[in-house]
Amino acid sequence: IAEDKAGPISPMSAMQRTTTKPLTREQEELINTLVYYQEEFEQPTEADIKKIRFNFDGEDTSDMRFRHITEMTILTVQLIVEFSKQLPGFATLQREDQITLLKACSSEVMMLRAARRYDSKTDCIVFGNSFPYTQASYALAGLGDSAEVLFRFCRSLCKMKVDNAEYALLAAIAIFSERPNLKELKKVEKLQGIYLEALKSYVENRRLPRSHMVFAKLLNILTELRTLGNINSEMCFSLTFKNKRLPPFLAEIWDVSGY
Ligand SMILES: Cc1nc(-c2ccccc2Cl)n(NC(=O)c2ccc3c(c2C)OCCO3)c1C(C)C
Repeated sequence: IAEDKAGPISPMSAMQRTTTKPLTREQEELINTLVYYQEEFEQPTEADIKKIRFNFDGEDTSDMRFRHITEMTILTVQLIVEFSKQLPGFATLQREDQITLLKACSSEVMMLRAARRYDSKTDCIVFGNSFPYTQASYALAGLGDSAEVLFRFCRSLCKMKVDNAEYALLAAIAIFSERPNLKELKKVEKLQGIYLEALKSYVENRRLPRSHMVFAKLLNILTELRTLGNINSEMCFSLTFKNKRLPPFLAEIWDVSGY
């Protein structure tokens, strides 16, 4: 049967016709700024790492491992705070809300950073080019079962080939998230929306041929981060019973009472 010129409008052809909106100039600049500061505050300085460099060649106790992790985490959380302060929009928030956001997001962004530092060849997390952490060495520090969850998270992000821009945008979206007791919730949500839009445009313009549901999978990471952050809080709380004390800086930022 001779089809008319236009031919049938099949759903597929309609789908293919949806053009991808290019990144706007503002979105490109926003992403470049985030990637710049992500690099800027990626690693602690050599001097800082030297201060906590432990020679485990002596006896390698669980407490020494635990202390190394806490020291490295303090340095990394401080870098997360510096990164957050440079995020466009962060300075427009009241000081009180800035603190609320930093306290709540720090453990979540820590997990993202661990995933970024994960090396699939050696199955290790290498924070600050210092001690590579295997699941086993995490267990040695007394973080056993949560280490399994962390390494599973790292491997899944590694498989998704999350790139620098996506890491930086995910961190910004996690930072500008709705949290309890925010004074200017609407303002934070509006900022988050800008970063979400930028991530959506970036993902749609990045992978050709478009791999399936990438934006949805990246949003799913944000949900996972909430869960991981909550397990971290539970872990902090349980440490008090295992007479493993958190340094005051972490006890304060993660609201572990009785520090
Ligand atoms: C000092 C310190 N530093 C960390 C940490 C270390 C590496 C990445 C992220 C975090 Cl938050 N943690 N948290 C974990 O190591 C931790 C806690 C719970 C988790 C988890 C990690 C990495 O991983 C996912 C499941 O739940 C701690 C304390 C609280 C021990």
